[in-house]
Amino acid sequence: MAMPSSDAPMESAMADNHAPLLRTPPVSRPARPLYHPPQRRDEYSKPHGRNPYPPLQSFPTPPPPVEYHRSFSRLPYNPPGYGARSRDSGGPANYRRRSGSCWDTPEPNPFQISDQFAGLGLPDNDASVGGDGGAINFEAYEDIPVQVSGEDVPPPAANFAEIDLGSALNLNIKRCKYVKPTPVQRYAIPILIAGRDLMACAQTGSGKTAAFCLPIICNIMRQSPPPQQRPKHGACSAFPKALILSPTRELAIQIHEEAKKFGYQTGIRVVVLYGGTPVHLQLRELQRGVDILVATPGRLVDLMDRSKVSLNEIKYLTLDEADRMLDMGFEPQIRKIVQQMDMPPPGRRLTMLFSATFPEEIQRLASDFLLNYIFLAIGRVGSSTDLISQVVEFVPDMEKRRRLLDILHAQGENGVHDKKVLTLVFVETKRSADSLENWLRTNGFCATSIHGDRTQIERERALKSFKSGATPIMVATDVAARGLDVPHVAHVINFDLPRAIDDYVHRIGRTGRAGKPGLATAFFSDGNQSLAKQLLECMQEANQVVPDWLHNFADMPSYGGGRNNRCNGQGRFGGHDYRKDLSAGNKYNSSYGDRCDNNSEYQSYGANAYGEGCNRTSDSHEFQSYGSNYKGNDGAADDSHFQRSDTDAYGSVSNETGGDSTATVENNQRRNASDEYHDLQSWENSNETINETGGTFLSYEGIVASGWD
Ligand SMILES: Nc1ncnc2c1ncn2[C@@H]1O[C@H](COP(=O)(O)OP(=O)(O)OP(=O)(O)O)[C@@H](O)[C@H]1O
Repeated sequence: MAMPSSDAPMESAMADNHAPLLRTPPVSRPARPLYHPPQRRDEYSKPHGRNPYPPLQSFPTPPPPVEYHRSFSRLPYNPPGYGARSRDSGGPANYRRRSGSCWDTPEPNPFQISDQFAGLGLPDNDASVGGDGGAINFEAYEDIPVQVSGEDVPPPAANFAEIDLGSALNLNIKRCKYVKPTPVQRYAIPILIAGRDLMACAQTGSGKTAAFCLPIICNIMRQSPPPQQRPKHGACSAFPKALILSPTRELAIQIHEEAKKFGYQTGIRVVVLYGGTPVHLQLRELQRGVDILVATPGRLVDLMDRSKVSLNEIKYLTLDEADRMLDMGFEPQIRKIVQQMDMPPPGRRLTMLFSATFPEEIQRLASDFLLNYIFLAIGRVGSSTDLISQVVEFVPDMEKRRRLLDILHAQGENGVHDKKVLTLVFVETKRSADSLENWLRTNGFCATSIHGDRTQIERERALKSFKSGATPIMVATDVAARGLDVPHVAHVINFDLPRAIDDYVHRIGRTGRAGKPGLATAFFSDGNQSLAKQLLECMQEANQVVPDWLHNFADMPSYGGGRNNRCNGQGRFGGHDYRKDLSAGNKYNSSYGDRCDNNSEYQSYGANAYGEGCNRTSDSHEFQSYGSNYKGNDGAADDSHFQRSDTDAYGSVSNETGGDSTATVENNQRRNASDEYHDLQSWENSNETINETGGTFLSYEGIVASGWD
């Protein structure tokens, strides 16, 4: 007879001790949540019909309603529209589901403004110095000319209610304190909601971001149920519905912030990708699901090459600052993203291009991406807004610093209208930016700088410090010229003028935003003669006082044109619909305009802006002659003229994760030339600049530092 082992009683005793535990069904780890595209989320939300939970009195005390967990246990976040419904019925709309059964942190409220203007003493509603206060001076837009062309153009909306964006979006619009749509929003949103491709040109600071974000979010929320079978995606982990491309990291961050506001509590997830930051953090965000992807081209191409992002499900494509995105250097990257990967072709996606400037040549390139599009021009295209007082002073290069000090001292203590102001100073090179920042600090001014040689953390810190008013002077290269919306910038100083007038328009557009007044001062020196005519026209168009000496410069024989001379005979800076020239019958004319008959308005553009002797032929000739036979007065090679002013920004197509580097050589050639040509500070700076690139192509690190990835 087998004796029980001596261990047996012990086992039995242990079993007894743990009996209650063993009888409890094992708690299985919740399944990892799957990401479902927005159009499928209805399948998960429908059975519930409504949110069964009572209103929450206060956040953040998340109730743990078991049913709610189960309902959405397969979703990484609330489905689009769910947030709105749950709020309507009082549910926990600002909580998102993450994996398993845990409550995610509440969806951060993007309306909580972190940057306080503590140091400025500016009342929020002080329009006189550029305070936003949420109120926009719409009178400033009343007489604005509008040009719309294309077939069957949907009519503009008078107000947001007319557009019917849905309750969630309307609430967010209210939270943004937008009372009325701006002109570009009135026209663009109905066009995009109607599913038409759009090329839109509207003045700086006129609300283009909302003009593309709102319809994208609205359309995603309205999307009809998908086909039964999802396509096979291989190893890709993210399948955004919408892609918004931006030329700079800071602009991408800003668009991301704005899109999050518009999409708050709609369940739409917005993710941003840009270079200069660890890629794994961005990958983690992607894995949590993405509906709208905001990206700079370099980082996006890198992640696409690594199969981390698929564009297969893109339904909405936006190029913000589209002329820049399709400009020299960027075009190959954009073509790769839009045409050579897995993005659906035009017709199966909605494409929208936005900028304040749209040269005709760029329009031609852009039309490859569009199908039967509508062209929209708000304001005198490519011109600055009349809200910006433009002052141009003749200041020899060696005098610039002294003059800058005079201006800063004058506005220093009392600011403008007895208020301190934010001042943005543009220079041409990164070295100049560093050097001027240091010099300002030495002279007792609180200044920071932003340019492509600073690390991304430094750049973001500088911008934040500037926005908050802690550092009220920021010296910048053209990396800050486009798109950045800092409401309290009251003064833009072009310490170095750019070589292209459209860059000037974008730079001064950092002030005078959203209907508020602003001041732009430019230091004009002998080296800027080639810009004189365009600058004069730009100022005249905006009803500015033009000094006599600028007329004299403008009348001087030209250096042979260049990319700053974009007169095309059909409207300044190529901002008219170039298809009109191709169509003798004017079939693209639409029949309405805002306070203007479309045709007559269009004609009046000609009266105001067509340069004498400047016709389409000469324009295309000019365009082709960029970089040809030009010698600046410093003897720089003709490439220097070809080069854009934002030298720190070119060569941006690669990034630290080993992304694509197409076009860098070409860009670097331009960059070197530009650095050499465009050092306006002093011998000291000139030497620094030349040393910077050593007369050879940029290093990989230089490209990484560029900031255009
Ligand atoms: N309907 C509106 N009512 C009030 N403010 C608005 C409205 N639309 C936009 N704004 C505000 O106007 C400012 C400028 O908007 P935004 O940055 O979109 O301009 P933009 O046209 O893209 O400028 P840029 O050409 O410089 O990129 C922002 O602060 C934005 O919040």
